[in-house]
Amino acid sequence: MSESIGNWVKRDPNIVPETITWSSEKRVYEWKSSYTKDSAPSDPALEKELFSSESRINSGIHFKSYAEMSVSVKDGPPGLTPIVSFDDAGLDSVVLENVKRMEFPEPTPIQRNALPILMQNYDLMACAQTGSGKTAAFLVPTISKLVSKIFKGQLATIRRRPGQAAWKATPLVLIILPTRELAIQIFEEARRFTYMTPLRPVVIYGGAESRVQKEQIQKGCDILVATPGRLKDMVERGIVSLARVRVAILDEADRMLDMGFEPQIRQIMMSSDLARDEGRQTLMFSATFPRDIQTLAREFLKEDFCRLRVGRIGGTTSLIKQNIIHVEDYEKKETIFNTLLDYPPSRTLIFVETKRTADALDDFLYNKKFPTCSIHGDRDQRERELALRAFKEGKSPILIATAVASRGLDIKDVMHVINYDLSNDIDEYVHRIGRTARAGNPGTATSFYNSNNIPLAPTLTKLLLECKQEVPDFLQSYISPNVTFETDDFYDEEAEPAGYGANAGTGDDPGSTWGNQADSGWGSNQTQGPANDGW
Ligand SMILES: Nc1ncnc2c1ncn2[C@@H]1O[C@H](COP(=O)(O)OP(=O)(O)OP(=O)(O)O)[C@@H](O)[C@H]1O
Repeated sequence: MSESIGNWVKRDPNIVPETITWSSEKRVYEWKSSYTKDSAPSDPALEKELFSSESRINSGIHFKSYAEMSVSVKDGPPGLTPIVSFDDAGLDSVVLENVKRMEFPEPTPIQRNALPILMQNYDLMACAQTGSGKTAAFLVPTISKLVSKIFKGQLATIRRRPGQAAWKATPLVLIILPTRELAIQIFEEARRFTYMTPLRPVVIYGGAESRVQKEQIQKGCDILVATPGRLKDMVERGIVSLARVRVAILDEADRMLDMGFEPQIRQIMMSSDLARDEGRQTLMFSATFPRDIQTLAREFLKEDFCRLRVGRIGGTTSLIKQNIIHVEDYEKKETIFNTLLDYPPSRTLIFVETKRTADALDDFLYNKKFPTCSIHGDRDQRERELALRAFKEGKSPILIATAVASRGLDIKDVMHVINYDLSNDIDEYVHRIGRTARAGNPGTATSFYNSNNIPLAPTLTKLLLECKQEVPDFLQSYISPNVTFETDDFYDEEAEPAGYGANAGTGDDPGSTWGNQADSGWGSNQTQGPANDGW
């Protein structure tokens, strides 16, 4: 009997090694105090690991289409001129060199506009489509500004002296994210842009050994990438002080501030420990921004914060071919089996609603000889890291996931996203399908729709029309005769309340995943904060 099915190749059996190197232990450029900007040596092995084209997404054939998106900037610097090339952005030459190593052909619209805004120290709330380069939009200017100051002797990085007992790390940049996987990914990106600079990035997240993360922090921590629970823990244990933070960044800010995380974020952002002088910059980025969350977010920003929007808030990219097919629950297994065989084997991400379904579907497909693995919040962190690595490395090119993987993950060559269970939250749908078609590459999203998804039908139909996608027969009745594709802007207090999509993701919707709490990274030793709902 064949070990594989269709054209799929059998799963690599070596996905579970004896020991695991935590992602937080990955090597960063080690700057020595004797180095200067001109004398710092390169590290060829690290450079290869960080910048080789296998390790990152190459921009795709549709990259130029980003330029067609409408851009709106409110309350930004007077006379703002978007950059045309990274060379115009006034970046420190070492950071610019790292951008060049990434082989970005040109800045994306969010980068064109965010770079000059952030170089001028504005607080910012920014929204742009999935996969359009928001991470570099906040990391590059932030790292460049600090590196320039350090090279000019205007700012110091503080390190623990050998044998020094009472020492707290004092990061200059704090980046908070809703999930462990996302924190690891942003750390990876920070490793790239800080290459050959004195800034040392560190990542901390729940589920992995605190001791290992503490050791990394104690080697020096200038950029701290963290999930909220582990951050609070490290601050409370006196390992980290936020007193020197110059730039605080909330990525996936809407998720961070939704019902599950608001208290923790409020506690961190409002804590007396966090530097609150006028010099601190606060940035929020996401592809979606429900209006009630925008209102909340304002509390953390300076009064004159800038709003930057590319395309419609909550919109998606037309680079994704969206198929919606009618599948009753009892037909789903047969349909997924056939769907996987209908497409050429390629990296495929399958979203399900519950951990139970994730396990059951993984067993079903694995027994049918498909090369699957799965990730959800009941898996321990070791299993989660191994599953994601096996998927990224192609050892297990079909990954079954709960919403823990819906946001932000940037994985090369994900050609197909399948919503085995559709979420009834349009923002969640946008984030999930956004795992494909990144950086101008094409991709397909197939969603199994049935009567359980009626609450999603109106917004989904409108999204399909907006992206010029085929509307299936069973959704035709949801096409409004007066449909308009208004560009939803950031909420303006004086403007009309709630329009299209305004309620998306508020948790009001009974089927919404927003009522759940994402995997905060609250370690198992946490006694405070949201119970991990098991994402
Ligand atoms: N200017 C650029 N040119 C080419 N590729 C780019 C550019 N900027 C970023 N990228 C690449 O595009 C991919 C997507 O970027 P990123 O992960 O920042 O997207 P995002 O907007 O944060 O998406 P999401 O909302 O899903 O988190 C990354 O692999 C990144 O390296």
